[in-house]
Amino acid sequence: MTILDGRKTSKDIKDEIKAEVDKMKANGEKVPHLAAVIVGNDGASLTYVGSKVRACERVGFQSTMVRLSSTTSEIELLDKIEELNNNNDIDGFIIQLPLPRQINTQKVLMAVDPNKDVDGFHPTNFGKMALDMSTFIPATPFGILELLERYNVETDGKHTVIIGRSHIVGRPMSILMGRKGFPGNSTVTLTHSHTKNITQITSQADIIISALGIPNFLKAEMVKDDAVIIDVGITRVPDDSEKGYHITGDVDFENVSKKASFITPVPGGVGPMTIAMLLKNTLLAREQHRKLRG
Ligand SMILES: Nc1nc(=O)c2c([nH]1)NC[C@@H]1CN(c3ccc(C(=O)N[C@@H](CCC(=O)O)C(=O)O)cc3)C=[N+]21
Repeated sequence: MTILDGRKTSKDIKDEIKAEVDKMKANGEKVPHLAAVIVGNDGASLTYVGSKVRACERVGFQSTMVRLSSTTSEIELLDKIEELNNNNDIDGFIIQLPLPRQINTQKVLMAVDPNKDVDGFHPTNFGKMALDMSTFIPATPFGILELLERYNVETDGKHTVIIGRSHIVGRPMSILMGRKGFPGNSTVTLTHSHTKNITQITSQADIIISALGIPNFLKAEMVKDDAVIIDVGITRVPDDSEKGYHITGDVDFENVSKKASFITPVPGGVGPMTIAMLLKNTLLAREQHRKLRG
């Protein structure tokens, strides 16, 4: 059994990005600038955005965090997005999800300039991805592909079962694993809350990608020997530690890892990869922006 070490791999990627930024600096070029908009005070969201800002600093990017109150109206957020779209100093930005109830998420994501949409959530970029055109691939799916690639995990002709059809993980992952090339060429089954007899399906999977958010959902009995297990779940479980919680994935790691050929841990698996790939997309956005507008 091999652990797919997201912490180490994300560090390697960040080192590679830093080397690119150092070259830009040596040439007197502008460095990539990422902005993150966060609406409200959700603890997990603030933690993630904080990690993104710190990661920017580590690789030498410029970063801006835009904090808006939980009572922000849709119009106010759309105005802020317009400002970021028009700000020539910003190469890419993200709107941290989830948004408060008064705001229509789809409307907001449609307002982001596709050229600055480093999350890859705009319909134009999602469509390009589905049509195999070059674009920003959403960071979590991109991070999973990168892990499979760097560990040389065989995906060709394999049966990949995805649990969860969210717009940011399950749905894009189902498209990406079925694409031509490596990692890809998989036969994909997308399962969700209306799926019947899920154990029968997961038991046949060569690769399982679980993005559900239910701790310990995937048990050893649901997995065949030598399966590849990708755990995208991150649930905060309260405890009496100093932080007051620890995070748990969807997979019963202790038992499933005994059967798996490759497995991602939580924490230290897909999560850190998400951040590294956001930086990669921002580097790409900077390069495109430079060609377009200098
Ligand atoms: N517009 C937008 N883009 C996102 O990419 C986005 C989002 N909204 N909303 C929420 C999800 C979640 N997400 C994570 C990023 C890093 C970790 C991460 O670094 N996790 C660490 C542990 C972090 C902890 O201790 O809580 C780990 O798994 O080892 C987790 C989750 C990005 N998301």
